[in-house]
Amino acid sequence: MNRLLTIEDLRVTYRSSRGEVPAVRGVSLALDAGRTLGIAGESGSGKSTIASAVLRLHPRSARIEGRVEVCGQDVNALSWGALRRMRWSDAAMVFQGAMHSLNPVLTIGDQVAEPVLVHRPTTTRGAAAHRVAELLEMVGLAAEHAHSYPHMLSGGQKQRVMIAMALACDPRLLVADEPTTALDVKVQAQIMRVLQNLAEELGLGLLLISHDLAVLSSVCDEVVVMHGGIVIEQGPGAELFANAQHPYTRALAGAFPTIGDPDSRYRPQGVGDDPASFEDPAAIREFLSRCAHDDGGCLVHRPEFARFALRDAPDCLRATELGILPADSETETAI
Ligand SMILES: Nc1ncnc2c1ncn2[C@@H]1O[C@H](COP(=O)(O)OP(=O)(O)OP(=O)(O)O)[C@@H](O)[C@H]1O
Repeated sequence: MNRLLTIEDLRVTYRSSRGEVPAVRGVSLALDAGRTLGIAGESGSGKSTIASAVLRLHPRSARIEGRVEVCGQDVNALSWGALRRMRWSDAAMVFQGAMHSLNPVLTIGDQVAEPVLVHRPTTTRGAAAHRVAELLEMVGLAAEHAHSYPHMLSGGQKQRVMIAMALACDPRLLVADEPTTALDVKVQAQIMRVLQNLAEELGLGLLLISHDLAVLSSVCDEVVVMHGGIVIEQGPGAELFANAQHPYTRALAGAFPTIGDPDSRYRPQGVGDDPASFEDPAAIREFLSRCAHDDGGCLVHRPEFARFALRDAPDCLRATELGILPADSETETAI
């Protein structure tokens, strides 16, 4: 096993006019070469904050605690020079909505060549052009697109360009934050397939972030589900979706229609009210204010939110009834 990313007890707190915002509250993850790890969760659950912490891209207002290691390097202890080398060469990122950040007056070829020329200054113009053609082909675009301008490409093609750019300096770890936002469903599937194939062919470690649990589960070896800055459930992609334990994971799985699967166990439904307020830590810990299965008992029982995720003894009053625990289980509740 070749460990590319280790995150240990990561805590990220933003100082803001609202006071302290505990965006990530003790998350531990690991990712090996050739593996795909998905982070699912709705808006505000802390997904992008984790991505920023991996490449140390967080704003000054963020306080970071815990350890982030990329290719054996403690990211928060790196000098600026070492950090600059680590970015692009060890780990690269495809940002949320990044396709809109292509420069409209430069050709695709010039833009894809830029990281190569900046990070490998001895590269000749000819070698850079050769590398651009290679990268475009890797993401399924014709090499001729090097001469195109961004407005000549579709949204999906532009996102492929962003992926090509991220791969320019042969990173071993690729972080993709909502890489399919604003693309139609068919193109989303194509982009996910491109990322999955690249991870396999190049032996990359792929950290994929999305609010769409169904898509992540179909692409990723392992998926973690986040809510309010903590991981509430984790498991192999396909299994997690088909056999979600936590009421929140189930709600998230059911938040999207399952196209082409009339027998899906999940019927489209909302997750519930707004995400738990960060100003009220108790509301984050306890999912009960949003849980569709709460029949009032939880108000008395006051379950620990994180304990829902325990597969052998979830802290859910209706675990047996909802099929989270087998009917013959002796453990009706965790208390
Ligand atoms: N620079 C910042 N200053 C203050 N609070 C922030 C900052 N960036 C993010 N937050 C807060 O941290 C929490 C987690 O945000 P984050 O962007 O990591 O969530 P997310 O799951 O990636 O959401 P999205 O899918 O909308 O990007 C949110 O409450 C957000 O408002």
